[in-house]
Amino acid sequence: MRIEQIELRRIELPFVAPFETSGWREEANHSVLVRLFAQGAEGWGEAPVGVGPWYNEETSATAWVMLREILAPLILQVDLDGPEGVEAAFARVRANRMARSGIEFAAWDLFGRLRGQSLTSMLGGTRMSVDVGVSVGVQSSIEALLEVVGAYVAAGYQRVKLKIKPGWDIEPTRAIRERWPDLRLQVDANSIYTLADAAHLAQLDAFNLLLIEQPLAHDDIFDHAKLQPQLRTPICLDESIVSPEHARWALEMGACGVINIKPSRVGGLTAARQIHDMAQAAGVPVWCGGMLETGIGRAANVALASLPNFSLPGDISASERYFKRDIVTNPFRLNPDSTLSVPTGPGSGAEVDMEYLEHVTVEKVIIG
Ligand SMILES: CSCC[C@@H](NC(=O)CCC(=O)O)C(=O)O
Ligand SMILES: [Mg+2]
Repeated sequence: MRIEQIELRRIELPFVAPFETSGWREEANHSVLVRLFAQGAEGWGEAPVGVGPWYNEETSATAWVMLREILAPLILQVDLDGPEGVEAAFARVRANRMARSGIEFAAWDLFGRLRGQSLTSMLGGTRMSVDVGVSVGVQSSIEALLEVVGAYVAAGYQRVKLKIKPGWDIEPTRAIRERWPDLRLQVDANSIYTLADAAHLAQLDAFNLLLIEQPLAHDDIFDHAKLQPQLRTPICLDESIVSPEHARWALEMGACGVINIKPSRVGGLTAARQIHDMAQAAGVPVWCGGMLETGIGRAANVALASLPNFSLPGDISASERYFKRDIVTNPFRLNPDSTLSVPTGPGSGAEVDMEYLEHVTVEKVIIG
């Protein structure tokens, strides 16, 4: 099947509150959205890039150019038998995986809608609902942190992730653990530490954490393998795992005990499923990370998280955690058991709110 036309949109959708990591701050969703048209149907995908190259090398500007100049023209030339064909079509494209994933997600959605098949069933999902948690940014004080976490726990979240950095790590984590002794708790450093901090990080072992996410460099696996034996708590890799090959290296080197799979980080759902399968074969649990996506990217994450080895709660919070109003007419809501329900309609199940999307679109182009 040939894609007949492609619509790209850059959006600006403000968050209900700024989101601060160990190294930068996000105020709004700056994703590039992809809409594919074929045989009277359409599929939507989200490249969840930020405004700066702080999480990975991509930005909304790089993804916009890459999609408009290279990826969209390329995929219009390809005969697709199914969504897995997109990964193969982009095999010679280096990096730029979030941009690539925008088209790849849209192809999965498009084929699902054409076939009348849900994304979860196309991927091999086995769950009707997926365990989720909430990621909490760096706060101005421990009192503020207790208030923010208290509100999320009251809202029903049963797993909390804290962003940490030097000077905001041991004490905030201790405060949350002491206030909620049984809460499922984990931390994410976004690559701010070095091997020299091993003894400092080992203090986190006292707090019965599920995992310590990406303590070392964003493109490192080797030093994480040297750090893991110095910690009792499992290391979880996020930024370091950009492909199935990286996952194999990490698993063979014992660099992590858990993997955070973000389909956008690895170029799409095809690679994400491969990593899921490799980790499952190695007896390593995975969970679905988040990039502050709109309901379009969120639907892809929820479908992926329905696969059997996603055994830890994901960073796939309800839409209202991020946006006052989402760009879909069916935003995800948190179930009382800290889960999101997996859409069962054709494709991703996301229904785009075109009127509001128009309102938050800062740039649009049609290709083909
Ligand atoms: C801009 S922060 C995005 C990357 C970060 N994501 C989260 O912390 C989860 C954000 C979300 O709830 O989508 C991570 O490193 O895991
Ligand atoms: Mg992370």
